[in-house]
Amino acid sequence: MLIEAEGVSVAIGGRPVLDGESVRCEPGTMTALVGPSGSGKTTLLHCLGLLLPVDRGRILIDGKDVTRYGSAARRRFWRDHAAFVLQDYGIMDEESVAFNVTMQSSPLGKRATGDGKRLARVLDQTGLAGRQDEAASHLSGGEKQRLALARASYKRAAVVFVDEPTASLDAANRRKVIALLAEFAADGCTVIVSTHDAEMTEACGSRHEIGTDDWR
Ligand SMILES: Nc1ncnc2c1ncn2[C@@H]1O[C@H](COP(=O)(O)OP(=O)(O)OP(=O)(O)O)[C@@H](O)[C@H]1O
Repeated sequence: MLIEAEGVSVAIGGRPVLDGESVRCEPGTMTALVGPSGSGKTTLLHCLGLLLPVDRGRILIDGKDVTRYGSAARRRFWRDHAAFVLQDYGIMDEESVAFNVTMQSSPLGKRATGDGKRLARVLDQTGLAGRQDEAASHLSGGEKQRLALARASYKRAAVVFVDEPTASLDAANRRKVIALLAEFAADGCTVIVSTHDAEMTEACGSRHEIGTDDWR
């Protein structure tokens, strides 16, 4: 899925945060949103994921203007096409690891029955093999982040939105996360990453610096 922002401006609490940002995120590519702390990387990521409305400009999905999508259409996009690995990871602590991985891939209102083989594969990919029956509350911060990545992988989402995936990880885990996101992109996924990390940025095929027209 091609995800684009065109001249997007956003003010929060009356203060301009984004001013005319344009970025094009291609399928099969990792796009890094980069810039100093507070520059608006997370805000732009949220706008591209239809989590935050824009004041000016447009958001396009496969060339279609979705800027004014209502809540039902946005929910459909999130359910059918998107996965999010955001700062709070969206983990349900009291549920098991397996439930957290499969929950967004089951029909609304139904408990996941799941595909055991695929579950085992994504847990293995994210270093959580054998832990499917543990409560998610037992996991560390870094493990919860990997759980959120396992969920995105299990869902085989067309677009994955990732906020600071390598912050607070050690070098070995940072490399694993980068490799996993690269694998998503190699499978044709549109991977959009807000990041400070030079290694993460280096791995991205495309890079957009907030506050400039610089993207390649
Ligand atoms: N809910 C909010 N209420 C008030 N201000 C906000 C809110 N969300 C973001 N901001 C402000 O918008 C600006 C951009 O924030 P954002 O989180 O997008 O930056 P960032 O580039 O992702 O920063 P960091 O690298 O530190 O995570 C900041 O100045 C922040 O204080």
